[in-house]
Amino acid sequence: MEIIKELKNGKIISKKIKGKPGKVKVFEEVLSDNYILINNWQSWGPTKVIPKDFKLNISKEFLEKARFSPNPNPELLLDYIVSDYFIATKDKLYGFLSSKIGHPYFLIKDGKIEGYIDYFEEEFEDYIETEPLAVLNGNIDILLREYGELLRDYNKPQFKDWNPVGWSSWYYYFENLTWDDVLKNLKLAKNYPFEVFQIDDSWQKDIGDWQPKESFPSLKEMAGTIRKFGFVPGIWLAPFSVSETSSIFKEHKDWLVKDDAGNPKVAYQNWGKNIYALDLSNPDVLDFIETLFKSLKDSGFEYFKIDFLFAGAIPGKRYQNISPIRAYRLGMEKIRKTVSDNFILGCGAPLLPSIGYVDGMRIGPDTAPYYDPKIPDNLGPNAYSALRNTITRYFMNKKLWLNDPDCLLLRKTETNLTTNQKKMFAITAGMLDNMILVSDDLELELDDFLIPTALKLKGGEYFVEGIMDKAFTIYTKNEKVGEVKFRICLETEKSEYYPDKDFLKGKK
Ligand SMILES: OC[C@@]12C[C@@H]1[C@H](O)[C@H](O)[C@@H](O)[C@H]2O
Repeated sequence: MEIIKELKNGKIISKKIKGKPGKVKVFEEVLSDNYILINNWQSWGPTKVIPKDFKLNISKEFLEKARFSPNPNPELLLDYIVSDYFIATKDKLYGFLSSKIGHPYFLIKDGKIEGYIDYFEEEFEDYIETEPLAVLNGNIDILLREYGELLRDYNKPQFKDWNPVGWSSWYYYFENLTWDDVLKNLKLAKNYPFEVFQIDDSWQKDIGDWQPKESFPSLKEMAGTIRKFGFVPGIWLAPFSVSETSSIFKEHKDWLVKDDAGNPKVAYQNWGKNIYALDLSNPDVLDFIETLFKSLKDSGFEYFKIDFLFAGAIPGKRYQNISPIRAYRLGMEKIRKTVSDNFILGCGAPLLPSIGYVDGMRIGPDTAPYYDPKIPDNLGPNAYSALRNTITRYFMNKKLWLNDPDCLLLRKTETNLTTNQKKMFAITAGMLDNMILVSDDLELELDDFLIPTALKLKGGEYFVEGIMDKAFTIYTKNEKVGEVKFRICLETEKSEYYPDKDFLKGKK
């Protein structure tokens, strides 16, 4: 039985289901255009325009390492164009409004757009309503903003209005960060308008063993030192991930998501290891998560970058027979409740299932000290694809969470980024009122004039025109700079930034 709610320019459809639905087909329509805007389920995946006959070129070898990072059903990527949560053409947008139990996605098949919701192995004794699907008609630039408003109004997320500015270690030091590097950058960070100082991946004993390695001081001393320098102490961890060499893996295989044979299931490969996933439907695991975040909070940390979150949502056998999405949300709810008054930045996160549990969200792949439009979109690092997602997912900002476009890399050495590429990134992130984090050795010479440039552009209204075109036009209006327009072509790296007195003219 279909439930339909009429909108002025479309409708919202859902239906009642029960039993063991598995993958439910909920929508089908002939694809009426040659170009589509597709979206990936998680932070690092692309939101981008492709021709309808685009070949994703996903190889079995890539999936062997990435596993569930690109999709909870990665095998689909070998045969279809897949778009998670929403898909669009220049005058239509099809967007699911939630992913609370099922995983909603679209396939392009035989010239049609087909909408599905995967409920995996979960069984429903009583009728449930399916994740609602909005079908909207109009100009895609306006429709994206409208879709963001529908997502906000349906999910009603609460998140902090603190829009952080700060420093993060990863994109210069990577896993080689030492405590001396931390102390050196803390002293230098006082010359910048940073509020948060975040230690990234490097400090921990192992993935799953969240105590400091020998060369780092205690958590209490780490956080206390950062606080002593006047910054909000931030820390990175991958709370749902367990490496094959960790003590958790040795002592608590019962805490892990299993395959059909009852063995721990590899969620992805990274750090040169197999990484497994915590079963968040298991009450003992939720107790572990609570204890972990309570100890980090009690040590003095107040900003948590929680990463590789997709691991918590991989399909597999769990303690309770619930969908991986429902299990994931149990884990996110636990973290949110444990550190409710602190800032949570989601990363490597399934987007719709995370709504309401994070304050900030990484909305693109890792940036990098290179910018290359020709590198294939395989969720890997690239300043080009990080900037592209910053624009194509702009509509989520301050509706679902604060968009984190990833860090500004401003060093003049040890980088292939040109000043123009850094400028495009900084101006775009500022105009779209995104989080602004810098990741450099602050002892190096930086194009740091771009920090005040980005901060001056923050805080206003904004709009992006030309989402389906080769060049984007970003409009911003705030008290500091008035009305400005930034026309940017990512492929040619041509951009024009000028005052524009027609700001919002003719815009809804
Ligand atoms: O491991 C730290 C690291 C690489 C992994 C992830 O790609 C995340 O998006 C980055 O910002 C880093 O935190």
